[in-house]
Amino acid sequence: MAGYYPLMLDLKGKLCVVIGGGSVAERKIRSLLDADADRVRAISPVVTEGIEGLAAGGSIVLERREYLEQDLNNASLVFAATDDPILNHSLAAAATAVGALVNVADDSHQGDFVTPAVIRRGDLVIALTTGGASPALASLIGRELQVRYGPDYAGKVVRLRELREQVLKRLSNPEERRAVLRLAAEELNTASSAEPSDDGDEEQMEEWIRRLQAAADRRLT
Ligand SMILES: C[C@@]1(CC(=O)O)c2cc3[nH]c(cc4nc(cc5[nH]c(cc(n2)[C@H]1CCC(=O)O)[C@@](C)(CC(=O)O)[C@@H]5CCC(=O)O)C(CC(=O)O)=C4CCC(=O)O)c(CCC(=O)O)c3CC(=O)O
Ligand SMILES: NC(=O)C1=CN([C@@H]2O[C@H](COP(=O)(O)OP(=O)(O)OC[C@H]3O[C@@H](n4cnc5c(N)ncnc54)[C@H](O)[C@@H]3O)[C@@H](O)[C@H]2O)C=CC1
Repeated sequence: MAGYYPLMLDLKGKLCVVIGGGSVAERKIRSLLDADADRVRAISPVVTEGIEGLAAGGSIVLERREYLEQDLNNASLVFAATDDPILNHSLAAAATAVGALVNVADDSHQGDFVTPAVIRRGDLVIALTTGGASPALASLIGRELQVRYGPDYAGKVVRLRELREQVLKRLSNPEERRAVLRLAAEELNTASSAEPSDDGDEEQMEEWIRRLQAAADRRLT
């Protein structure tokens, strides 16, 4: 067991190399693309139809052959996802030697990181792990969170971002700012939130800020 440090990586411009082409490799590739990774390279003599499609569509670069040592040059992230445990093991060492972080599909202890179950709602990203204790439980809890935090959360987060930009510009008292932003988050986090529905409608935004300020003043006094 490792005490994993969770973080959210921006993968734009970073080379991600996936060795292997089975269903596990495909899942890792799809999760990279979901995160807008724009330099994904897969290496495997045999690949799933899904991986083939992603390569044909230009989303990834596919090398249909066995792994070669130079494949890891310049990589930031490496995924060892072959069905050959000895190769996966040596990939962990090779990745470390070139300064890349590595995920080892068949033995997480050999790698630097594990991949979490992920729920995406626009800018809201929820990632969770059991640290390898039970991938099935991670998946199950992920499904529960998908129900609790439905697709409407993408829009809610957009509105909160717009509100926050305005509030940071206009309210100079940090205590009031924090109270307003917390109240707005509380409001939108309820199922039947009455947030402004019309994106970019200035009057509605004004009205919302006024209402939040009044509620914040009541809370602060
Ligand atoms: C350690 C880790 C390393 C890593 O891959 O980073 C790892 C390792 C292994 N998984 C195995 C099996 C399964 N993996 C899944 C599913 C997922 N596995 C994922 C992550 C991880 N899997 C990392 C930590 C996970 C954590 O604990 O939090 C998820 C969350 C994310 C993703 O991969 O995208 C994704 C769910 C995505 C979603 O649904 O949202 C299912 C469920 C299913 O298929 O229905 C099963 C079958 C049921 C079961 O075994 O529980 C095996 C045994 C293989 C064998 O039997 O030989 C190993 C190898 C080992 O244990 O050493
Ligand atoms: N981490 C996870 O979530 C899970 C991990 N696993 C483990 O992950 C591994 C892979 O599982 P699957 O994708 O189901 O296997 P698979 O048998 O479907 O695919 C293996 C892939 O490895 C490729 N490969 C083999 N030798 C290679 C080489 N020298 N160079 C490049 N590619 C090579 C093959 O071409 C094939 O595409 C297994 O060891 C399995 O135990 C299994 C389930 C879940």
